Amino acid sequence: MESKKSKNKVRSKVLNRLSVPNVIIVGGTASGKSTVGYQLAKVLELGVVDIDDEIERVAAKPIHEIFRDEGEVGFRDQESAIIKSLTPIRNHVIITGAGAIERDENWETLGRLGPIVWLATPAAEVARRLVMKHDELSKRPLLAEAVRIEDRVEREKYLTAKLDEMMERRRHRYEGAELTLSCSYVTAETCAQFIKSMLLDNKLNDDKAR
Ligand SMILES: Nc1ncnc2c1ncn2[C@@H]1O[C@H](COP(=O)(O)OP(=O)(O)OP(=O)(O)O)[C@@H](O)[C@H]1O
Ligand SMILES: O=C(O)C1=C[C@@H](O)[C@@H](O)[C@H](O)C1
Ligand SMILES: [Mg+2]
Repeated sequence: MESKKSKNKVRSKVLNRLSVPNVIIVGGTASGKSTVGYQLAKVLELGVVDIDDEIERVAAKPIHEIFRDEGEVGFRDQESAIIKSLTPIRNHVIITGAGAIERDENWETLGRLGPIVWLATPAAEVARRLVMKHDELSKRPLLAEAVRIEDRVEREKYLTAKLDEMMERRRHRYEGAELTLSCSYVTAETCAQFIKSMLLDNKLNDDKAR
């Protein structure tokens, strides 16, 4: 087991390598950003901000109710306001919602906060993970339609196609991340360890345009 002292050494080695001491997690809907982001914060001993959670906290209601009451534009406005408010933040893993990168202003703000890591989990893997999780589907307004499909195989097919379609709209943005990794068939803990190693091994792609 890693001692506290060696953990701190790893942490400061990572943070010294980053011009701004945060790590930003982006990626498609339900790709595991929150789960992996919390694990990453643990291994790097950083704080965590999950932007979706912040939106819910400030609005005092869940995301699906914000979509229902204020539409997607209302949700996106709240998302942009939260991202803007993060400007002074340091020493955090910042977990985004999948669509947070769609607005230029958000992408630019996030890019100034630290290196962006794209969790590029394949749509088929996400669909496999979610297909029987009704609660996970219902709380994501852009996937909630899937619960109406009773046949498991058909539902999984629908989810894969829907996730692929959303990815095609957003891919150009995710491709601007400094670090990309795909974590299929591994635990979130292992995935977080991969990210830590990639940060330590200087696997950041500095040529990416923001
Ligand atoms: N490595 C993994 N292996 C298996 N299941 C996982 C893994 N990572 C995440 N999951 C599961 O996938 C589902 C979605 O994960 P999570 O909420 O972290 O995704 P997200 O990218 O934050 O979603 P959103 O786009 O809605 O913010 C959860 O049920 C979670 O338990
Ligand atoms: O794919 C999306 O646009 C979304 C993903 C979630 O993280 C939430 O931000 C919300 O459900 C919208
Ligand atoms: Mg999330």
